[in-house]
Amino acid sequence: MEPTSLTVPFVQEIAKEPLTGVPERYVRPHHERPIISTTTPLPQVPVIDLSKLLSQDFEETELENLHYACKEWGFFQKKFGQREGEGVEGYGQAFVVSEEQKLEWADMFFILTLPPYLRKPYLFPHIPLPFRGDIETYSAELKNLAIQIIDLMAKALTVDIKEIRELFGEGIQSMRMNYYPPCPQPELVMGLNPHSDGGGLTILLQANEVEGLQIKKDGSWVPIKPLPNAFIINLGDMLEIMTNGNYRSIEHRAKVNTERERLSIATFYSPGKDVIVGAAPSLVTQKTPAVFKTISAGEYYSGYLARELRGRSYLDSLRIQNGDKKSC
Ligand SMILES: O=C(O)CCC(=O)C(=O)O
Ligand SMILES: [Fe+2]
Repeated sequence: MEPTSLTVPFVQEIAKEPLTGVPERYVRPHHERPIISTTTPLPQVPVIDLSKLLSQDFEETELENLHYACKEWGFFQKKFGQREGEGVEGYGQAFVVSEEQKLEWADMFFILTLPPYLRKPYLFPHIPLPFRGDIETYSAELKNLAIQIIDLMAKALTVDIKEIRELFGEGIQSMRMNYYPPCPQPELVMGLNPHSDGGGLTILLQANEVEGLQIKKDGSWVPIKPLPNAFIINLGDMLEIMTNGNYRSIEHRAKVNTERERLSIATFYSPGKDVIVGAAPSLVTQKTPAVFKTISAGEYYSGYLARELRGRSYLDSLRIQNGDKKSC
């Protein structure tokens, strides 16, 4: 498929213009709290307006309310914002675990896409068209692509494809759309802190082709230039566990710049929450003992999200010391 055939009106729309005159109470805590520890005050991150977009998809009866609500950031918060007790899904920020934490110079819209019965009823069905349809098509295509890539990895390790497929179970897919506004002092902030993805395979689209992604290679940060019509494939922690450390999950981060906003869309394909994840049985031998403890995928995701992003430290906490054949 052609990655550029993806239309991202939603993300582009939200990125376009800051909302002016937003009542103080609707400015998300992210913007109220200090983002960096510096004595130089920085302007706020622009607040993003989704109101125009939302008005496309509403019944006439709702329009009156909408007319009023749309003027205010609070409407979007209510409709798509992350909700207490509902995890990271929705619009907001991931990995905010304490008031003191240094926050990232980015907003995101995170949504579980497949299987459909796991979608949040207050979220997915309300995404305006045509964007909702685009997500449907895109997520189906990307699930197929992810499975093909994972099958090829299994083949490369001479592991029966079925072994790895079983470890994914039904497989869940989620998407994270990242919006990084320009920052007047980019050297003082981080768009996304260094981390490895917690799931299986990530297919990343650098949506507006602005540079910012960096990966850690041999101890140094290497920029990954966006290429037109190209995806970036990142391996997540789950695949490192399943392949018994033969494939490493990659540490990466996102930088921001002064001039241009940046948009990226990460699509994660991961084992379902109930799956017990461990190394594919045929990769564990006397000579190659298990490198990681087994863990339920659900438990791993909860632990992963409950921490600030910090390199590959969460995966490392599962390492079996004696079996550590590939120490970092
Ligand atoms: O914005 C990027 O290029 C990276 C995004 C990312 O690493 C993520 O969403 O997990
Ligand atoms: Fe990532």
